[in-house]
Amino acid sequence: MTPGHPLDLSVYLVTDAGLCGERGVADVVSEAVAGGVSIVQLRDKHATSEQLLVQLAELARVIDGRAAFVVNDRLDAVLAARRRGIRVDGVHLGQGDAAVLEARAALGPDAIVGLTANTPAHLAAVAELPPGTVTYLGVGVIRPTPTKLDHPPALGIDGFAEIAAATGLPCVAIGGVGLADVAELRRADAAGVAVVSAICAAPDPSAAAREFADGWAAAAPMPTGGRGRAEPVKGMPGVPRVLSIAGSDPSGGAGIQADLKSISALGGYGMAAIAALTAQNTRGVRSVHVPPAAFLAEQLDAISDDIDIDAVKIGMLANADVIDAVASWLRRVRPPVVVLDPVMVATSGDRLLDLDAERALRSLLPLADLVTPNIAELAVLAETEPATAWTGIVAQAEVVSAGYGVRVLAKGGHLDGATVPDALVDAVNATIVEFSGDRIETTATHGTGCSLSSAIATLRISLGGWEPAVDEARRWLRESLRHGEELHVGGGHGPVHHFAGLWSRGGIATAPTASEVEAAWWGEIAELRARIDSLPFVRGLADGTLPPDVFEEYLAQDAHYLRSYSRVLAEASRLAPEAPEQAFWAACAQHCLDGELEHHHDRLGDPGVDPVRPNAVNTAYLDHLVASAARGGYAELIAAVLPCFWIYDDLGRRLIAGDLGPAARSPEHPYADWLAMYGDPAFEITTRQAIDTVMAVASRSTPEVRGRMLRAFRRSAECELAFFAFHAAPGCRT
Ligand SMILES: Nc1ncnc2c1ncn2[C@@H]1O[C@H](COP(=O)(O)OP(=O)(O)OP(=O)(O)O)[C@@H](O)[C@H]1O
Ligand SMILES: Cc1ncc(CO)c(N)n1
Ligand SMILES: [Mg+2]
Repeated sequence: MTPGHPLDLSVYLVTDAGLCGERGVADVVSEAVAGGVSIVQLRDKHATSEQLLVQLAELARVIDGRAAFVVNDRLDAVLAARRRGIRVDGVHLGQGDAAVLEARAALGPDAIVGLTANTPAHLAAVAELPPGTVTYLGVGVIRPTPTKLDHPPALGIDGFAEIAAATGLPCVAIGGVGLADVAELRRADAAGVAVVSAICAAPDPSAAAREFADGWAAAAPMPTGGRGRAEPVKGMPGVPRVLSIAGSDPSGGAGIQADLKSISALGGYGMAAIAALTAQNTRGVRSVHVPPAAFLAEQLDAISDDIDIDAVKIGMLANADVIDAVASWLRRVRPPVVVLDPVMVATSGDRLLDLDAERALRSLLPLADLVTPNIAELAVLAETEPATAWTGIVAQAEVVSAGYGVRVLAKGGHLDGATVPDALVDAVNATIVEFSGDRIETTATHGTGCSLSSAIATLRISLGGWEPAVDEARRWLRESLRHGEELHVGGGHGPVHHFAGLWSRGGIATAPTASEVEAAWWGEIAELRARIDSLPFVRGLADGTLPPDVFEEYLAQDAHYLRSYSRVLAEASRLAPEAPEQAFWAACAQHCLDGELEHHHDRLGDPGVDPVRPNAVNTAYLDHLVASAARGGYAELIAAVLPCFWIYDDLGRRLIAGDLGPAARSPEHPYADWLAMYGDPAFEITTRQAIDTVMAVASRSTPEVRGRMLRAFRRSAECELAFFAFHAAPGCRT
């Protein structure tokens, strides 16, 4: 948790090394945080102090400020970690663990101290504590759970609601909470849901976490100002009014445009006086136009004559006249916070400042509270050559800080190591605070410097100190860097995604990737698949005991199905927007007739005309497919046809591999041809292509269309189950 940042308990991950398995806890946590976990609790009952410290360092590094981080039970480990500069936000204590008063005293007022409480007696004891001792309560278990064997009797959601109503503290529901409980728990006033196995044991922890985060967001109370709405924090200043004096970047990633986005993303009111116009994009700067300095002075006066300005961020000032105009306005108006980003060279390498302007810029330094040069700019200010090692950079920052009496944030973004350090250097007070993090692999670095400096200016007002402001600005920028490429802006260095965190937390989810949709959909029909596996029909197929008459009735129904299914695939081909997809579905339609249907005829004899009356399940399935095309068009139709590929391919391959019984591996198996057809690698390739085609469409679709696609997909999977089930038991004849 960062100072001044409200604690988000919504999706609370408790780690379990056993369930994380060979992937390791750090990998699972990293993915889970990427998926939307808001707080992580390291729970390891067996680690020694030394092992715990190693784990804390590793987890703090992968969490990277994106989620709050607490440790179960071990106050000693939290204290040891903090002494080494490892970012751990607090502890979670059980009723039997060290006293909460001791933890609060040791960790200070800003730390998180969580407490397990699940009886009226516990609540009464908590009520006796001084206010501010306990940050939240962990209340459970909700349902019986195997991940904590010694748990108390399950409370159920009603029991949870009773406890939550009886305390003023935020309550996290813990113990056996499933995705299906999230909405109801949120309505029961839960501050969050704690999850162990549903994320740690998930094949894709990121997708699992996203499901919980989406489920939580979707259950948000209506915005009527009622319960659960964030109240303004008492004692917090109002919305910071932040002015950017900088150049325009029409491509929106740097300069004024980046400043306004950053200020807004961090909760400020943004204003902008345009000091220069550039013609640039993500690849480079083409030209610069500088309006008369007198006109900039008019803009500045118009603002300060009317508006109380809390903070100013200064960016690209193109020449000495412009710099002088800004200097004289600053001397007159004296805004409380001035952050100067001494823009001289863009990320693209283009110079943005003429030479005598560099000299004039020095005259601005004493008027600033913080200056944020990159490596090249720092060397210009220090009047020396750019340093190549981090220690040299910090030394130059000390020279500049001492020489001009200004704080310097030296930025290591242009170093080429695996980590990117920054240092806040204050020679006047003789302090150096270093910040570090792993380099984020991305091309989206356009405007990082502009975004960082305006974020710091805004946060300096709301958080009240330079160190927390830099810390929080960096955390936000790193999240924005991670998501920049999702914006698909330009072919050069694209912009960062200024609103990545805000949109995903506010429920305006960024689009899921194709593989995330795939994992989610496959998971969505997991239960249906398990039921198919245990059907007498499928078990009889596996061990070869399925009576031939039952199998042949199934084939006759399936032959009828395939004739219509082929037409449905042809309809998908007709509706396909691009030629490759058109060709793919057409090929599938054809294969249905000359591959699968041929097989059926080989066994049953080609009847020439279709003699079979479709059973009710068959009719319902085909009606659903036709209706999907008619109602939802291409997207919904291809989602509806997918289970017929996916479920058969999966089943065929597992049968052939002997996963459902060894008999299916035998060439003597009575239905070996059928098994070979669906276990065939060629069918696997076709199925993969079908999945990829559908997932590409789903991930590009709006959430609304994606939702309809999923429903069509699920309905087809249900029909597949029913189709097999119809032929399950003797006596169930058409
Ligand atoms: N790939 C990256 N991964 C993590 N952090 C980065 C990365 N690139 C830049 N940063 C961070 O972005 C901030 C800006 O750093 P940088 O040194 O790139 O500034 P700059 O050159 O002034 O940027 P600009 O080109 O926008 O003017 C720093 O906090 C730096 O650590
Ligand atoms: C207008 C403007 N200011 C600053 C930068 C630094 O990246 C840029 N590229 N453009
Ligand atoms: Mg810069």
